[in-house]
Amino acid sequence: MMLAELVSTADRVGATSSRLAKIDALADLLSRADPAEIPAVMGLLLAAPRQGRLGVGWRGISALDIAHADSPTLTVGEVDQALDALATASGTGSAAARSGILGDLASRATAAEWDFLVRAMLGELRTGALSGVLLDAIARAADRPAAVVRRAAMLSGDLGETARIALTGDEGDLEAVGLQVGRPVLPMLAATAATPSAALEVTGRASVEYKLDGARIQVHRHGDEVGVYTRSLADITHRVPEIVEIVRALPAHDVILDGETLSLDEDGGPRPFQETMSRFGAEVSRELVLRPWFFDVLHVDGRDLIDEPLSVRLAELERVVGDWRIPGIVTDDADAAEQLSRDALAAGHEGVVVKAVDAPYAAGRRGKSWVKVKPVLTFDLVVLGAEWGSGRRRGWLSNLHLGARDPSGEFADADGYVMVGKTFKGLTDELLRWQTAEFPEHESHRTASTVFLRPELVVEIAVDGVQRSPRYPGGVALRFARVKGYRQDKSPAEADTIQTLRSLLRG
Ligand SMILES: Nc1ncnc2c1ncn2[C@@H]1O[C@H](COP(=O)(O)OP(=O)(O)OP(=O)(O)O)[C@@H](O)[C@H]1O
Repeated sequence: MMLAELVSTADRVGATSSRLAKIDALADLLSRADPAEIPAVMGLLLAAPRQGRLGVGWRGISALDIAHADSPTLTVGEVDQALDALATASGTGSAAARSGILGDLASRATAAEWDFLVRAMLGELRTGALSGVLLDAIARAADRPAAVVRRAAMLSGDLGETARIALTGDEGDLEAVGLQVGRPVLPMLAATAATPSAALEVTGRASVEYKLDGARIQVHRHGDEVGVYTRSLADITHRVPEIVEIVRALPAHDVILDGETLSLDEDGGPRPFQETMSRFGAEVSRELVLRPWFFDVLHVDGRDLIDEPLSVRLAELERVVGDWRIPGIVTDDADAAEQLSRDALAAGHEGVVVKAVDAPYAAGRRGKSWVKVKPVLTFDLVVLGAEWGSGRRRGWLSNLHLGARDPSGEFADADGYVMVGKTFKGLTDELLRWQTAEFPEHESHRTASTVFLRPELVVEIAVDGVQRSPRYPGGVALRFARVKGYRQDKSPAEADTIQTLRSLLRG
């Protein structure tokens, strides 16, 4: 397939706000692709699989001064190969190899194709909204029920592979996509409630568990082989040898576990989230010992458990992980749930998660079966810009412009971001230094006072609440916002939405 065909479809999808028109255009594109090209087509549309591994930054791209081709000749397959070569270039001479590959692509692409490729390479395509639309497009092109396609995508964690199976596989192949030890699945997510009692009203009888403020981990074990994955399915096995050792000692040959990891201080209290995350970053800043707390089990020794009710999974969890289980109780009593929440907070944890005991494990879904309750409200927002500081902060990028996601396109264009406030509170010198060095890599344009960023960085903000505000386009602003830290485990597509913020407005 020609790249130009894909680019013009992507343009049409970007230009319409009609979900149906998007699905039509994408389904049409997928049905025209050669079976062997489908993963490459999906990879380009989603831009996600290689994102962050390309080693391409805005500076490298804007430094290229190359005349583009007048007419399209590039195929999707050629571009896919070039991006693979970029992702795998490493070691001495890799910078030169990279700019060679980029220069070659830039000269063979037309201006419109290059514009698309740059956005794909920098991860600017709005993949969050697109993946839902693409699921429906795959279902349409393959003439299969959307629910079957969605299940296969969640369990394989791979939309490109799901598209290939749906469009080229035999009858029953999609249904046969199941859990596989060693292949991470998208984690189940939680809705929010104001109090444990309100959460219990939603779930009915529930497992009420401590909510630890660490990092989500999914652990796969097959004999001595152990894999540890983050919330976004990145493989962090080699960074957490102490967790691998613990899992190897568990009484199960094959197992998939879901949990949280965190490190504790000398008194047994939790260390801040940012310290836990420092174990996963490019530079390991400090040697902290992590430990896991498991709260779910998806598979044990040949038996898939995701469709079993939580009560069955918890019994298996108890048997397999013993003391590595997260503290919690099963109850339908509001007082008992409130007491557990007080205990969790007293021990320095974030709150509780209340989980319906009769619910299956809904991979990749934020449903009502899991409900989190945190007394300190926090939102994960996207940094849209930063103002230069004054006084002691002179020379540093400081006051952040914060945006919530708008998947419905009610206040921004579809899956754009709506500004909800600004803050410089909570920024440590270390964060100021980091921002000032990092932000230019994400810059879209600047004025004398402000550097505006492409929506690529997610920051966690604590607030005292939200209030109505005519100043901001979403009609809502943050109250007393302060920075907790950057959420490097989250992509902008996972940021909180303007609809969530508005739902918290009183009256
Ligand atoms: N007992 C628990 N059960 C489930 N998740 C837990 C538990 N303890 C801590 N967590 C963490 O809380 C998160 C649940 O909230 P949610 O699904 O909304 O994810 P999130 O968007 O990362 O939320 P948050 O920023 O509040 O942690 C999980 O992703 C997990 O990392």
